[in-house]
Amino acid sequence: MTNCLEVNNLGLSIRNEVILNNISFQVPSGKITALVGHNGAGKSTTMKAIMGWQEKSEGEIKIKGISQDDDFLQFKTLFSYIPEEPLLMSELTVEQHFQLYGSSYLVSEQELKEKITYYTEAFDIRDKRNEFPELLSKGMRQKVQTICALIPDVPLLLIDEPFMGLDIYAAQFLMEELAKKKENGTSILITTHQLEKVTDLCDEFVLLSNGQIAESGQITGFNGLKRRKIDE
Ligand SMILES: Nc1ncnc2c1ncn2[C@@H]1O[C@H](COP(=O)(O)OP(=O)(O)OP(=O)(O)O)[C@@H](O)[C@H]1O
Repeated sequence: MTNCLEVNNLGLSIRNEVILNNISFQVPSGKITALVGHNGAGKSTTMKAIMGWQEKSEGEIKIKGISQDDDFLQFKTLFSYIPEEPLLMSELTVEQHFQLYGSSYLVSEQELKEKITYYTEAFDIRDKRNEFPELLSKGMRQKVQTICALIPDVPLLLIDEPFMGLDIYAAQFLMEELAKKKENGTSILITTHQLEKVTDLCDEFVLLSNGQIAESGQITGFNGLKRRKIDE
């Protein structure tokens, strides 16, 4: 089985403090991996290091064999990201956000049009396409951000807390959509505190503790998070 994402010996320090140490894991093509751990374990920092938002100190990160260090411009076209909190631009309308993502990922005009119609109907925000983000509720902004990441057919989807702020219908639709993407060969890395919601969807898990991998394997073998001991 080929790997879509390969993280090898990732280390990351911020102001001389070690945040991530010797992290190695893979996400095979067409599989979903859950990145789990207590608050502060290093999940979001791992995501940021993969995307190149936070500079790593050590190690190598590859998507589809392309190293982040060798060809960052090409590397960036291979993933899209759904952040935990929406990061929309106040000067762009909802529609302009979709257009921006479509052109950044070279989605054809026809395909973009179809996807915008499909996703805005599914997420029930069709009437918000010409609004600016500040006039939307937080959940609506999260829907817009989610649609932006779903528009391109990239090999790797990175998702920080997928259901945060979404109502049950939107969360259910997203779950089905992720299952479809996986079926079509997309690999997905999800960080979540609500593992019970995604257990059926995920294939593997990586458990982080204090910036290191404590355990990893098939999701069926995951025993849940234990309460953190005071001296850990
Ligand atoms: N910019 C930063 N400067 C200094 N320390 C940071 C910075 N970003 C994160 N950290 C530290 O790195 C560690 C890991 O943080 P991270 O946000 O990756 O955890 P997490 O597993 O995503 O947590 P949560 O479940 O709460 O979102 C924490 O100790 C945090 O304080």
